[in-house]
Amino acid sequence: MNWVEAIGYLGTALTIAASAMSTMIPLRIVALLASCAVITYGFLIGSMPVVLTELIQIPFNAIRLYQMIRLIRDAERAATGDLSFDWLKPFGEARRFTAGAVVFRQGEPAAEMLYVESGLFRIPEQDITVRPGAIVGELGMLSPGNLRTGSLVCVEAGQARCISYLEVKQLYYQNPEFGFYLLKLTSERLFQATQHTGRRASSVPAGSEVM
Ligand SMILES: Nc1ncnc2c1ncn2[C@@H]1O[C@@H]2COP(=O)(O)O[C@H]2[C@H]1O
Repeated sequence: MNWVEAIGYLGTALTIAASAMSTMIPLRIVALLASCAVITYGFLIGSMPVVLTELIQIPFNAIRLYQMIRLIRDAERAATGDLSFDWLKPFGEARRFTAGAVVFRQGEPAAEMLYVESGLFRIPEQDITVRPGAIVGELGMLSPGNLRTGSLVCVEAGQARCISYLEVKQLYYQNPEFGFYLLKLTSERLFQATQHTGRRASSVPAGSEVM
């Protein structure tokens, strides 16, 4: 085997390794290295179809790699900061709601979470006002039977970005770091809910039944 063939085999090995990987960032990096090796091989053997195929793939892999790195960086910032979910903006679809609209009801099947971009919403059961920048509807992804743990009502007309649980799960599985931070943020929300229930129970006079 001469050194030109060695470069070709290196490209093959890296391409196979990238196909076998499941985590997005190492996959994209190895795919980029594979493209470099195969392009070099293509030039050395004078095969333009080989060079072109890899040249076209490089921008796709580079853009996806950049998106994933940015997502994780922003997710880390969100988890250590003020529960801001701004980094979810590129995902899902924007939907407008008018004042008085019931977005979803407690006990309904849940399939998406919402990132509030404008307007004002309320969760009547928790007596919580949901403002722009907040995320709501993520607990339905984890609740038994995927049912809503509360209702969401639009108080002032606004817009929310609706992100399907399928999309959230894809991000979760593709990025262990993203999954960890989603878990952390959801836990914080659940702890808040537990504290709220605790406060309500302690404010009920002894002998009363807590619903
Ligand atoms: N303590 C809380 N603080 C903020 N939001 C909450 C709280 N409890 C429930 N929610 C939200 O209310 C939503 C009702 O629908 P989900 O169960 O899908 O997801 C729930 C949470 O997003």
